[in-house]
Amino acid sequence: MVVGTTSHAGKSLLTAAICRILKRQGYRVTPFKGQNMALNAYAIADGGEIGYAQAVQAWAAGLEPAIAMNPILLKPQGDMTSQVILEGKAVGRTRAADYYRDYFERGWQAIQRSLQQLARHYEFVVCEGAGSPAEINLKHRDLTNMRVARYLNAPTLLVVDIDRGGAFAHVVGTLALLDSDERALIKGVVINKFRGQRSLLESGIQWLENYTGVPVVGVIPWLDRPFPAEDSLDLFERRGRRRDADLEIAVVRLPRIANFTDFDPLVAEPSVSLRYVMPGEAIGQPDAVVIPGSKATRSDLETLRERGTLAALQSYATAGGTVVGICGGLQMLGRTIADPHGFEGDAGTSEGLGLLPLETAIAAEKLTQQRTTRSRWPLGELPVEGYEIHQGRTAAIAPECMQMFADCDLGFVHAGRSHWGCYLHGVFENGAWRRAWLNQLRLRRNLAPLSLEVPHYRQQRDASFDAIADAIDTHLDLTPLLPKHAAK
Ligand SMILES: NC(=O)CC[C@H](N)C(=O)O
Repeated sequence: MVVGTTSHAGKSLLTAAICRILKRQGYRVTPFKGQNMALNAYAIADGGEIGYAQAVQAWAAGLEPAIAMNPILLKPQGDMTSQVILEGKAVGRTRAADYYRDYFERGWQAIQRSLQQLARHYEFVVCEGAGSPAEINLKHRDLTNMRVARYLNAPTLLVVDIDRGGAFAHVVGTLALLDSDERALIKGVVINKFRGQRSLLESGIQWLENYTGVPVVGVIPWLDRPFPAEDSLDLFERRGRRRDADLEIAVVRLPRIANFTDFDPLVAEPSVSLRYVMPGEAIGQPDAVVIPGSKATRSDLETLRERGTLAALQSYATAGGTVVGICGGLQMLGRTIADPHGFEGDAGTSEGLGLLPLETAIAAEKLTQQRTTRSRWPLGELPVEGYEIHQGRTAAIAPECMQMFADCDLGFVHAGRSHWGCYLHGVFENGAWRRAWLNQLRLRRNLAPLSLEVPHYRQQRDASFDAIADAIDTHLDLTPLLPKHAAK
């Protein structure tokens, strides 16, 4: 089990790295997180959704993501409510105040079921906690941290982010607030995001080990490599812009942005500089603006309207700019979004940007599925895969709207203009297709086209797991956690 003194201590990354390290040692290993709160989600092969961070960890473990790896996902929708995804399916909306009453027991049952299922197939289950295990006011309703560690009698790592300062106090304080049987499960402390001089840390480590009796099993240096983040707080931590890039792509930072991991393959393109634009912030003159997915499309659309971003996008498009939408962003590009029953927020209809002649209606049933298709645009017959997570159903209402893919209604492009939008999350992962679109933007700037001979982004991601595991392995001693026979 990996718990952290705070959110963003680096639990997700460490869990993924441990999965890859154990996999490389030849073990059958799976990730697990009982309950995740995030708007980044992944639709698994059999349908149904889990947190994206667990999908990433599954890939690190060399596995296909599965529901049992994250049986509860809470997706905050704004207005103090979250959509509850239980064992892959959206089962309702809840307020924080009612969650404990309505879902705690069901959730705990699902967690136990999932753990039993995973234990049958894997030698190691690497569990990730959530937030801090020492939130004393919330502990009785905490489904994710020490309740799981206790249930499994799991040796546990406590991770602390030293970059923010106060690391020693965080570790000592967290241990002090755990019950004694919980404390006994903490077998090691990992100091993460260390940028300083190691020799200056030594006396602190000595003190901490003497004072707490828990060994410091790792000091992980600050890693610059981008890694799919769990929630949108990480967006603010991403590194600065590439000054020497050929193309600039702006992404609208929606209040309820969903699946910003969609943009990782663009960030990984050396010739692209990607930046986020806050609602109300000037758009500038990028080569394209992308409106990402949204957990609350109409409410985010209204925020963009109020802050002047819709008007700014209209002017940008009128001046010849390219506006792109993914999922919720696609819905916003259309003329109207109707939610007469209030499935996603207040009942009503909103007027969209009108850059594509589309109408969207929000349905009761949520679609969560993977798709494989072929492109019709910007080049024909390129392989395209991705996944859908949405309740909206979108239809073209004018002939100038063309289908982007062989599978109809997955994506639309304006004939004669450059705007497009699609329901496929992960669309930029398709190497040749991504390059074909970037080449269109390059053509407008008289830049030479890029080669289409690039692999699917999953290969880059896989290489980054190895690099991360290499970087962490040398700084982490898992021996105190592993059963004696397993220490290699
Ligand atoms: N992933 C998304 O962007 C979802 C869009 C919208 N909230 C829907 O459910 O249809």
